[in-house]
Amino acid sequence: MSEIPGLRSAAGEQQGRQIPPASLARLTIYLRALNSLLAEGIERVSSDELAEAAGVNSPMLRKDLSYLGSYGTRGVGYDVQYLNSQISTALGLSQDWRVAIVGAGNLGRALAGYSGFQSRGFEVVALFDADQLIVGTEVGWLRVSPVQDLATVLGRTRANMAVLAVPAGVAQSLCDELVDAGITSILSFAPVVLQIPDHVQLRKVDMATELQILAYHAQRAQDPDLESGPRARAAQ
Ligand SMILES: NC(=O)c1ccc[n+]([C@@H]2O[C@H](COP(=O)([O-])OP(=O)(O)OC[C@H]3O[C@@H](n4cnc5c(N)ncnc54)[C@H](O)[C@@H]3O)[C@@H](O)[C@H]2O)c1
Repeated sequence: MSEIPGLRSAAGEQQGRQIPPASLARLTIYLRALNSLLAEGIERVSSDELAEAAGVNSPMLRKDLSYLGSYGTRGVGYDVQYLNSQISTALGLSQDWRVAIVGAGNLGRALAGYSGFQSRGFEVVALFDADQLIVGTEVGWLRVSPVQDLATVLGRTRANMAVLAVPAGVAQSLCDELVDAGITSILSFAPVVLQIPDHVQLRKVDMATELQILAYHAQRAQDPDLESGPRARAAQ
């Protein structure tokens, strides 16, 4: 499975520099903060203000933005509109992302009905299911298509990204069908390891894993003995 290794930075194009995954994740947070500033009509923002809005510290923000070749101007800060378009371009959001969701159960329907994707550059253009009782039903303005028509509907709707919200047992074969139909960006919620060719980007969302990591940290925070490990000792 290929993890997204980070994006090639605009400024570092010649050197082939990649934006590290952690910085990449924070860029999406800066983008959300910048969108809020734009909505409020704010044209300039200092690195301190933007860092605070994004919940990070200023040196980290400046380091992240340096991957885009964006250094702001001392005493003037960043041009909100310009920085917004720089980050959007680096994240590939200047192109239209047309998302197909496979699986119109609890998760698929909730995702299809979520209004927040559109404002962030992702339009849900198709929703599929195999269950005859679900096919033909509507979620917002979308009608659920039969999964047998996957390739045809993907072509007609010009979908270029797909979300798998199906049971684990059918995820691989549907993933293969998506790849055969030309989809190269897939987000999977199915709790299973998927095999994909090298040219396909696959991301997995696993809330259970996230909760387990959270539980690990919560347990350490509650137990002073665990907290007096190497990290705590190093700080002494
Ligand atoms: N990653 C996470 O954090 C997370 C959270 C919740 C659920 N999930 C996973 O997401 C998936 C969906 O969860 P859900 O709660 O929506 O389940 P669900 O049972 O409500 O929905 C699954 C849908 O997939 C459809 N389906 C089954 N076979 C299909 C096929 N061959 N082609 C097309 N559609 C098909 C079913 O008819 C059903 O409508 C599951 O694999 C679940 O384990 C992951």
